[in-house]
Amino acid sequence: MIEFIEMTKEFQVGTTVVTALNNINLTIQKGDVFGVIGFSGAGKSTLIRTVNLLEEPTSGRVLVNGKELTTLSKKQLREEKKNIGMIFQHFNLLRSKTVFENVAMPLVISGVKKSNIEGQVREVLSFVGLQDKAERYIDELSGGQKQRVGIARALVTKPTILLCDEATSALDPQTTKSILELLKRVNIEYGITILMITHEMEVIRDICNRVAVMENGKVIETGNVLEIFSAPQEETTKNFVQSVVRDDIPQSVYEQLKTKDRSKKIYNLKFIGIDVGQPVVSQVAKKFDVDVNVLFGNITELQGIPFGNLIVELVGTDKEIDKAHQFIQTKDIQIEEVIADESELANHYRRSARYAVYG
Ligand SMILES: Nc1ncnc2c1ncn2[C@@H]1O[C@H](COP(=O)(O)OP(=O)(O)OP(=O)(O)O)[C@@H](O)[C@H]1O
Repeated sequence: MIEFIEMTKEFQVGTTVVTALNNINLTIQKGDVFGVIGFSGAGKSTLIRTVNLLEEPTSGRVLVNGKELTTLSKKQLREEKKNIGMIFQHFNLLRSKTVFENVAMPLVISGVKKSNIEGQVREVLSFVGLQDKAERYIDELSGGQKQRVGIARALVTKPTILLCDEATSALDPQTTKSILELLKRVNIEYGITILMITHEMEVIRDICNRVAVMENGKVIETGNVLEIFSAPQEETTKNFVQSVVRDDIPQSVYEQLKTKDRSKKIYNLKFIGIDVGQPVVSQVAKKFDVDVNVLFGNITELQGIPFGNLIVELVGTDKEIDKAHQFIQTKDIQIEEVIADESELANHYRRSARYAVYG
């Protein structure tokens, strides 16, 4: 468990003070895969580095498994730090040493007997799938393999907490996926609490159960990943969510609305964790005198739970469409009529422009 309590971190730069973290209150529970997301400069790196005292808080407290590291003696601190593994964006491995030697390093430094080192290193190398690469040098490995070495090195002291500093940012999407799967195994099989910082919402979507969004040194929103994805409150959070789950109304749907055909209504159906899509759509078509056309669908998965939206057009009399609308509501599906007023259109174009900027 990690607790940040009214924690502030300032840097003195010449004559000015930079407030990197401003009164952070956050709790990471044991067993969490907790993601911290924010744009560059939000304070993420500084935050994660206060956990193992790579940065010392200016005020407030950081408790790791109930202990405030700044109050410990050097010896106690060395012991506690074994509890906290860390992996980095650029791996931070020693190129002049082999995979085995890199992974063994934390044990060598803390004075573990040579005879005990061998077994522990082989065990973690096997866990990360590099048992056959022990004698290779770092430069002979791919980026994904290097990060596996980083993970093995972090695990070899049997920590209870793993800090991940943009651990997949230097990797291609396929390798990112395999490293995230490995981290999920670290969490489940070793029961290790993971705190990761990232600027990629895909990472949060794929493995985190909780998330905090940071901006200008503050946590602006935090919660369960499903909650945050389904009902983001802050503009920055909405932007991050939209970067992976686009639930805005496509241009083609707005074009349809311009026809102003009164026998048609367009609805946006939002699904969270229920039998997505087709069964409800076909039930509506069977039960009511309406035609249902699916105009657009975007369903993804969050922690194994279907999540996303479907835009449908209902064609029929007002009365039948109302009945269908009410029926859909009984299915716990969030349903909103899509109306093409001027502000919706303006919003739409603003959002499109924003996506263009984010690529
Ligand atoms: N050692 C330092 N000295 C002075 N200012 C610093 C130092 N480290 C961080 N900062 C400042 O603190 C703020 C937060 O930086 P931080 O690196 O924590 O953000 P970040 O969200 O991790 O960004 P990035 O993703 O670009 O690393 C920034 O304004 C940064 O310039």
